[in-house]
Amino acid sequence: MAGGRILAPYETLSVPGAAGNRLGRVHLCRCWSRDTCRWLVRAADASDGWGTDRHASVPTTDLEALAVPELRAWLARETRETLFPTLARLYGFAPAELHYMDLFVVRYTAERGADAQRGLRPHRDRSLLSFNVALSDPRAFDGGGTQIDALGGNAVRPRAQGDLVVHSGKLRHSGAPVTRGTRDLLVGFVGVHSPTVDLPFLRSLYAKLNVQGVERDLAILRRALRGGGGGADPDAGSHGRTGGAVDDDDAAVDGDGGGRGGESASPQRARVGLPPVALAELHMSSAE
Ligand SMILES: O=C(O)CCC(=O)C(=O)O
Ligand SMILES: [Fe+2]
Repeated sequence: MAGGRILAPYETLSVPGAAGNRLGRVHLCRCWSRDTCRWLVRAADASDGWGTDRHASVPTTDLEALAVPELRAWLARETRETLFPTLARLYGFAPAELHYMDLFVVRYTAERGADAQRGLRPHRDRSLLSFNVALSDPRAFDGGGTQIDALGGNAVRPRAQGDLVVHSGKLRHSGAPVTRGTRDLLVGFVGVHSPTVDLPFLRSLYAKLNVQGVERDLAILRRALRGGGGGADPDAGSHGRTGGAVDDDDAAVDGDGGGRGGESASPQRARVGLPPVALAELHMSSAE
């Protein structure tokens, strides 16, 4: 399909110690207009699909984005033409090697309420790559941002509404608490099926457990890429293929619900199904 656009980052942060490993880079890009974000939030607000039970181990107040009829075709096209080509370029994969493990709208708010959530505790996502698009104007809230342990310091906060933040989901991170207002995000968990990725390792418990420590992050990033500078890590090697977790195959996109890959070694499966049609669409490459 014609008309694809690959976004160029306006800022790139590198995890100290990740050396040449591209998974250690966190990128911020301009992505969508303010009007587009407002439209997305309006459509999400009008949906009755909001819940708190889609991610068992690290729950968020969220909504499965592809289940909203008005959003589905548009998101599929943006994914095919912009998001996947951009992620693929930034991390050295082909767009066709990427697939969604989940795509959802999250709402953090400083207000009190039954389902209100101010932030998200530290975790690793199930996905090798994760992104979020800021659907709220940064002036509409205080606090917030994506706090990545290995970067230290402040949370990553994009400049403007509609900006995209991309990082490896295997870097332990949290959603910094919102102290005023509301912060809406579109979050994507993106799996990668590539000969250059060590999927059995990524499915192992070693790569999934919510253990704190930048060394663990670095070891996971090294082992995640075949020949990516990690082959000689004895610690990762001793754990790498033992967890098995064969039943947690991220290839089965319609069956990998449950947590973000936190402490739960047996996420509740098949609760977050993406419709097969959408998957077929999203697997399509832009025929470069
Ligand atoms: O709040 C953020 O910026 C991060 C969200 C996140 O990590 C997640 O939804 O898994
Ligand atoms: Fe996350």
